[in-house]
Formats: sequence, structure tokens, C-alpha cells
Amino acid sequence: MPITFQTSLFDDLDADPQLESLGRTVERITLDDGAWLDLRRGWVTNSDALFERLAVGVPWKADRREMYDRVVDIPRLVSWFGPGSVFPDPVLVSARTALNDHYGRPPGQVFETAGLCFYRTGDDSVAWHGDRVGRTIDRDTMVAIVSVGAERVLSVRPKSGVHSTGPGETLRFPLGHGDLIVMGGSCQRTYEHAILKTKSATGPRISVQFRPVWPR
Ligand SMILES: O=C(O)CCC(=O)C(=O)O
Ligand SMILES: [Fe+2]
Repeated sequence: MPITFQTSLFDDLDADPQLESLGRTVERITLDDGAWLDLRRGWVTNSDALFERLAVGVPWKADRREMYDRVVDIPRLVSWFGPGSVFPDPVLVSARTALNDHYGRPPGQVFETAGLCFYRTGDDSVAWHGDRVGRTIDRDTMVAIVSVGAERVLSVRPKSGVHSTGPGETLRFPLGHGDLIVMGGSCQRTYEHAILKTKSATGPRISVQFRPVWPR
């Protein structure tokens, strides 16, 4: 499949993508009911080069997912790298190690897998959902997302009926160009998130989600 994209004017495609520090550069956003988000903008430098490497080097497939008890087509491309598999780029291996070092490998929350999503245009999207954490749905977990390429908005809102504080506002995080966001605590069961379609002109974005292995 031919993939055309426009990269940022500022990054050098031959430059090596690098990871900046985490530590105190990570901004914690505390949500309700034990959910939280960590944000670290520009974690990957020379991120356009990483976008290009992933765009051309990853075996992309169409996405289908069980959602609301049926299997639906999701307009985006995906690729998944399970525990122990070779990640498609060394920067992703370093990113997983850096995340595990930063969060201290809490039991059951060690990042192992990498799921990659490619949003080709503003028509590519993923509907509101919480990542399914298997049968142990009451357990806290983390999902770390690294975004390269153009910005797309990650929307986050409380799941209806879950919160004692009533319906909350939708938070919007434009993510791209090497940004990191981590959803933690109860986020996958008390909040839901989406990449909604956009009509405004937007370039392609690739997101990499690092997840622990959840017992099924
Ligand atoms: O692309 C993103 O940033 C989010 C993807 C996502 O939520 C998912 O695949 O579960
Ligand atoms: Fe998700």
C-alpha cells in the first residue's frame, strides 16, 4: 500500500530519534476515582525520523476489534508485538525500558507489549472505549502511548454511571511529534478514551501503546 505523508519542517529525517529524560519532566494529571494521566511532551526528539521508519518498516494490517459485544472494523492500520517479540525499532525497545525504569515495575504493571496504530487521515479513528484488562477488571493498570507524526486529539471522559461526582467534562490532549501520555490507576475502567475523526486538514499519525500482559 503506498503511504504518502508530509513531515514537519523542523525535524531531520536522517537524525536518530532519541529519548529525553522522564523523571520530573512528567506532569501528573489526577482524575476522579483513582485514575490519573501522566503527560511528557516531546519525549522523543527527531520524532519525524521515527515516524518514517515505522511507516515504511512495520507490517501494517487493517484493524478489527470486539467492541460492545460485536466485532467491528476500525478505520486505521495496526500492528502488534507481543511479549518477547522483536520490536520493529530499537527506539521502542529503549522506550519500554525507560518507562519500566520510571514506574519501577509494579507487580502486574510491567510494560511488555507494543501495539502500533496508524491514522492515515482525519477519517481514521477509534471510538470511545476503555482498554480491556481481562477478567481482573478491578485491578489498576497502565497504558503508555507514544505519538509520532501529526497531532491528533486523544479525548478522555468519565464513563457514565461510574463516578460518584456525576458526569465530568471531556479532556482533549493533542498528541504527536514525540509526545508521551500514560493512562494509569483505574483509568481503563472508570474513564474511556477515543481518537475521534476530524474534518480539519491533518497529516498522518502513528501511536505506540505499551501495555503489561493482562491475565485473561
Ligand atoms: O492512538 C491512540 O493514541 C490511542 C489508541 C487506543 O486507545 C487503543 O488502541 O486502544
Ligand atoms: Fe485504548
